[in-house]
Amino acid sequence: MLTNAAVPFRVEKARVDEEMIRAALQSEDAHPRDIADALAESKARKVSHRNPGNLVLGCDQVLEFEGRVLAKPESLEDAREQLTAMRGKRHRLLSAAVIYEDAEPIWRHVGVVRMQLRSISDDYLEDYLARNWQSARQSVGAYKLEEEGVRLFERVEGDYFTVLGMPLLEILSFLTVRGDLKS
Ligand SMILES: Nc1nc2c(ncn2[C@@H]2O[C@H](COP(=O)(O)OP(=O)(O)OP(=O)(O)O)[C@@H](O)[C@H]2O)c(=O)[nH]1
Repeated sequence: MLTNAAVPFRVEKARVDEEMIRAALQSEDAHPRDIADALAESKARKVSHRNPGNLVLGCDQVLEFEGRVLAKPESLEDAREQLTAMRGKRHRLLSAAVIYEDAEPIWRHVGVVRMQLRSISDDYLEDYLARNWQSARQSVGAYKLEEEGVRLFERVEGDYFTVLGMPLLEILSFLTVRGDLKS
């Protein structure tokens, strides 16, 4: 997404224990928004300590369905189960972004999108997974909106980029206002 926007960046793995952070927050009944924000912040903070003088962007996305935060389906069977449970209903994608500079948080945003799944048939679901599992397995909802996953939806209320994984427009606005990006 940043490459397509001609924004120069390099990727550095944060290597934080996301499962531990997520489990700890879920045990305290944290709100999905706070879970996404905490995960994004943990990555940005860790990488920022190693990169003084740089802006560090940490991101994370969670899927909320009927009050639960779902993790990425591990197998095609998990994806079938998850999409079967969610069809005909609404779920939310929450994409958090946190920017650090010199080990201090200087900006944060959580984008929220409401997704209304069609009541897809078992037949179509099987066809969809057979065609798309290898790609869709990278996504928390087992779909990619920019691919065939769009056919699963009746309505998408919110920002396209937030579905893809980060609140890109808000990130670009912040960097532009600060003068890091020309406009
Ligand atoms: N391309 C695309 N990616 C999507 C879509 N929906 C969700 N995702 C991706 O699904 C991922 C959310 O799953 P996560 O469990 O956070 O996995 P991850 O981001 O691969 O890795 P970590 O967050 O570092 O664990 C995000 O990276 C999103 O970019 C979509 O419609 N299109």
